[in-house]
Amino acid sequence: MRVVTTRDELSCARAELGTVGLVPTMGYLHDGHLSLVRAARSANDAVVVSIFVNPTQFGPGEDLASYPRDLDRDLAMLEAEGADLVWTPRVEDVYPPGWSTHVSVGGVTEVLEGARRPGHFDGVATVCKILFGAVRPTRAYVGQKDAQQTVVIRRLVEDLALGLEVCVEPIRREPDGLAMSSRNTYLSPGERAAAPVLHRALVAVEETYAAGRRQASELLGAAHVVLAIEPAVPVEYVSVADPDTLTELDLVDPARGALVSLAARLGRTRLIDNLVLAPVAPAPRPAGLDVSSHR
Ligand SMILES: Nc1ncnc2c1ncn2[C@@H]1O[C@H](COP(=O)(O)OP(=O)(O)OP(=O)(O)O)[C@@H](O)[C@H]1O
Ligand SMILES: CC(C)(CO)[C@@H](O)C(=O)[O-]
Ligand code: BAL
Repeated sequence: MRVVTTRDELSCARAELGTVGLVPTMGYLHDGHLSLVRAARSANDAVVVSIFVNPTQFGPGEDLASYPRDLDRDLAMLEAEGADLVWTPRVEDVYPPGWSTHVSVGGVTEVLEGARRPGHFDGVATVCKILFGAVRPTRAYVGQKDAQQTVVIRRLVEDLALGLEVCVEPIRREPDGLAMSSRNTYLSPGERAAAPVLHRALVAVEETYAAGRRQASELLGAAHVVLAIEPAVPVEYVSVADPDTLTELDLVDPARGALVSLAARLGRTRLIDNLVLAPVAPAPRPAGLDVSSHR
């Protein structure tokens, strides 16, 4: 496994690789990140991982300075997973002196996380454009845990014809349901014990949907009943939205499904989680009712 810092070093190392699966990360790795590495390894000649705590996606007062970092541990985990190349740029390698180009994705960035973290997705889109340009991956692997981010990155890649495939991998969870996240390390023991209520609320929505309820108000009601059990977990929002446009829904169309997402703040820690209500294929018509055969 090679570890490089500058864009020139990256470019030389990349030239020796065939198809590349890129896993962009901010480090402090856990099994969610490693599941992306495994997915990338299964479909590409080589796996490239970037580790970069991107300053442009943090707002004022957010946790840029305290974001957890442990490069030695990360590199040992990536070596064990068989990553081929790790890019650990400094800020000036990503944003060289004189850098003044920003990428801004419209529409889907205006709601949910984008509405609560102004400028966040401009930072994500800008750094992804730079990472993709520098690594030239065949495929990029991102986690469903950051659901809106996956929509933004797909839009970026399509709109700017970046010529790579975006692969979205399922959320990896702790045994009690809490979505794995580098920021879980901020949680106090009491907060950690309360945090799985977020997943339980999402499961309650899924069960309500499976019971045939389609009104967003009923689905959201099911989540809030569960969330009320843990007043120590103040929820910022729970949303039932179209999975592609992220527009808030009144009624879920079973043919399209929905994204149910939420955010909560536990002390200093802001957590997000989500669950997809998968589209249901219409039931096949019984053969005797096939009108086309009576034409
Ligand atoms: N639990 C998870 N399951 C699957 N993928 C994940 C999980 N957590 C993070 N990822 C994905 O890993 C990639 C890198 O994410 P990042 O380094 O920000 O980790 P994180 O754990 O999400 O950290 P944060 O605490 O900042 O939310 C992203 O594509 C993200 O969606
Ligand atoms: C995609 C990403 C690496 C861009 O900094 C980051 O937002 C993340 O880790 O999810
Ligand atoms: N994975 C999310 C990155 C962020 O919260 O900035």
